[in-house]
Amino acid sequence: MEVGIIGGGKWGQALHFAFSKNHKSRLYSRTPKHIEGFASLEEVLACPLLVFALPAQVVGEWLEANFVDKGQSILVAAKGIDVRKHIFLNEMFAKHLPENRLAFLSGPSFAAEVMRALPTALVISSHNTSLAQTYEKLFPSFIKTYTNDDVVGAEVSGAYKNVIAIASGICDGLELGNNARASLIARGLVEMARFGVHFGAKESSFLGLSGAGDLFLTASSTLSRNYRVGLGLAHLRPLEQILKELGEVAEGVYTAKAIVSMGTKEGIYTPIAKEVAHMLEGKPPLESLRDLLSQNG
Ligand SMILES: NC(=O)c1ccc[n+]([C@@H]2O[C@H](COP(=O)([O-])OP(=O)(O)OC[C@H]3O[C@@H](n4cnc5c(N)ncnc54)[C@H](O)[C@@H]3O)[C@@H](O)[C@H]2O)c1
Ligand SMILES: O=P(O)(O)OC[C@H](O)CO
Repeated sequence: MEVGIIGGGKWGQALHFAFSKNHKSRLYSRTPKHIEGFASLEEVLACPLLVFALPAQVVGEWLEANFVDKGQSILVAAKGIDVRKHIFLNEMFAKHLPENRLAFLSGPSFAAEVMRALPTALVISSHNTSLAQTYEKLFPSFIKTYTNDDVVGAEVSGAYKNVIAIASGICDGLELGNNARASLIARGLVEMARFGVHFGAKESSFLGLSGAGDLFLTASSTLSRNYRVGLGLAHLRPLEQILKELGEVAEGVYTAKAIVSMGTKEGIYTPIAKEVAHMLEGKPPLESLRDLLSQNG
């Protein structure tokens, strides 16, 4: 099979590496990469199976400027909620192609470990089961895939876990201990599920790879860009400097604000996301911690 990947960042390159094991994979990036299979945007868009691996916050503008519907299907590999429009990625893509040509990738997956062909398990969610199964065939044997139809559950899991990961990095940066981090992650899972179920997600999705799996991974490792943002905030470093040194996207920085806006509008209790958004705007972490611990949710 032939696949075209849009986005040559860490995740696009990792998926390109994985797909190239058994299939013809082409990768497009706005900054040319000297890797086998690098192709023009036109060549990539000519592939019937596409994978979108750009940051969530550029989805809208990128699709408007570049996407031409020629009957392709898209596997969305980005994780985030648009901070300007406060809508899910499936809603952004649905403006350009029908839901039966859309699938969403989620689960615990550091690009760096995929590049080392380490065992990984992922979820492909789509309202079109046949499409999900088609995308499954692209993955090599070191990546175990599961499919389901809970698109919202996959999206909310992948997006929200980044926000909890920032909180976890703050917790560890403040040296609050393992008890505190475990409690934070557990309550973060409850908060993610509450938010997702409100928008139609299946609660069970949050107990699986998309939710708990990706949350445990991201909230407990310095391989996570979002976790590292939290460490920096705990040490009172300016967010601009943290992101500059990171040099890669940390989706939770933007998704936190989107969640708080959506939660406020819908009346959903999102205490951790709320405090993360406050800390991203400069609220002292210890003050946030005090407010979080005094909440009676
Ligand atoms: N890195 C991982 O381990 C990993 C794993 C799973 C999912 N993801 C998700 O994949 C998405 C991409 O993450 P990443 O790790 O590849 O990020 P990255 O920071 O490594 O790369 C982002 C890429 O997007 C490009 N880009 C940014 N703005 C653009 C624009 N307006 N137009 C065109 N290109 C633009 C950058 O040049 C860069 O190549 C994110 O949503 C992330 O959450 C990442
Ligand atoms: O580095 P992060 O925090 O964006 O996490 C990467 C992946 O989403 C982990 O599943």
